[in-house]
Amino acid sequence: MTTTRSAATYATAPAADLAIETHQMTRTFGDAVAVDHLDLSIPTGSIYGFLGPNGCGKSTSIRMLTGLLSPTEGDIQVLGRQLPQQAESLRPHIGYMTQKFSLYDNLSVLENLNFVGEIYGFGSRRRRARVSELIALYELNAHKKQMAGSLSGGQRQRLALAAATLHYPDMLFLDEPTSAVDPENRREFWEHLFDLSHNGTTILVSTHYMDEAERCHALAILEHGVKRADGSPQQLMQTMGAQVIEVGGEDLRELKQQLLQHKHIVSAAQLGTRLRVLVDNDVDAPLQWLAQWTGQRPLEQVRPSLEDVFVVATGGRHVG
Ligand SMILES: Nc1ncnc2c1ncn2[C@@H]1O[C@H](COP(=O)(O)OP(=O)(O)OP(=O)(O)O)[C@@H](O)[C@H]1O
Repeated sequence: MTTTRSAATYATAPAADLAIETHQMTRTFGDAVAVDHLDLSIPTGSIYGFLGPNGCGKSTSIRMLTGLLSPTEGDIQVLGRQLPQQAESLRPHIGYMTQKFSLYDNLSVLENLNFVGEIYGFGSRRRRARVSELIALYELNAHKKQMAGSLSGGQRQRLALAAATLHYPDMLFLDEPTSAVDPENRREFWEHLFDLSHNGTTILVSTHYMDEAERCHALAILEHGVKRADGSPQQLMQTMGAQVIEVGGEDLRELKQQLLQHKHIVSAAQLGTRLRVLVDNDVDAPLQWLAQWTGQRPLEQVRPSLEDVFVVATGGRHVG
């Protein structure tokens, strides 16, 4: 199967405008390489995504970028600080929302936020004002006396975001922030992220959802700790090394197996009544070429999606 590396480059900002810059960032655990020589250049104020399957190194990368975990090799600069050496001075400037809900289930919304305010050394007046502001902003007013453990998934995410941003961090790390929320709450959550970005906060978000990755200004596709491609979603879709053809008709399961035998077919995946086929760029006229194998079936060349980019970048191994 053909593996094409789509390598749109994104690093156009001068170094001073980069919130994150890494060179060959690597982390091993014993013999296993979790993050493999990762180069990142993330402009200040942007929303940058790590897209990849479970175990591809997203959380390990974030832990190194927050200064919580030391790299085995490589250079890391976050907000102008060298990590892990200057992790202590970085801490007040970053917010971190981990995969697991990290607040106290048996404290109310109000108590949780007050507690976080105390940790950050807010005096009582300033704390009260900031907590009220966040409760209004994240629409938690009706729930402020409710125990965090009894909130819905969407409310918990909003509370976690309020807590992670209480101290006005310049940089926000979100590790799979919406894996427990429905699409509507995810959309609302992202509106809040765009507000934060608009106000200058740089956001790094890890996800395995394509729709979430598509909202990022730019993203890196990770596989086995390696960056397979990076760029804005548009750049990635335009420079993808394959062409997308949808095939209709009967017996698509059988057709899929036949098509996958051809070396120029990167992947074939069924979407309802159509088969979405990725043909590599070595084929000049993909419709005519594919028609040889598909006979009289309707064929249509369509625009690539981010999922197609992901499939091509990872050699088609994650979608069957
Ligand atoms: N403390 C550790 N000790 C040993 N191996 C680890 C450790 N932390 C992570 N790994 C391994 O490193 C690899 C990358 O893990 P990581 O958690 O960064 O992936 P991920 O992309 O965030 O996946 P997930 O979404 O499932 O958390 C995995 O193979 C994982 O088992």
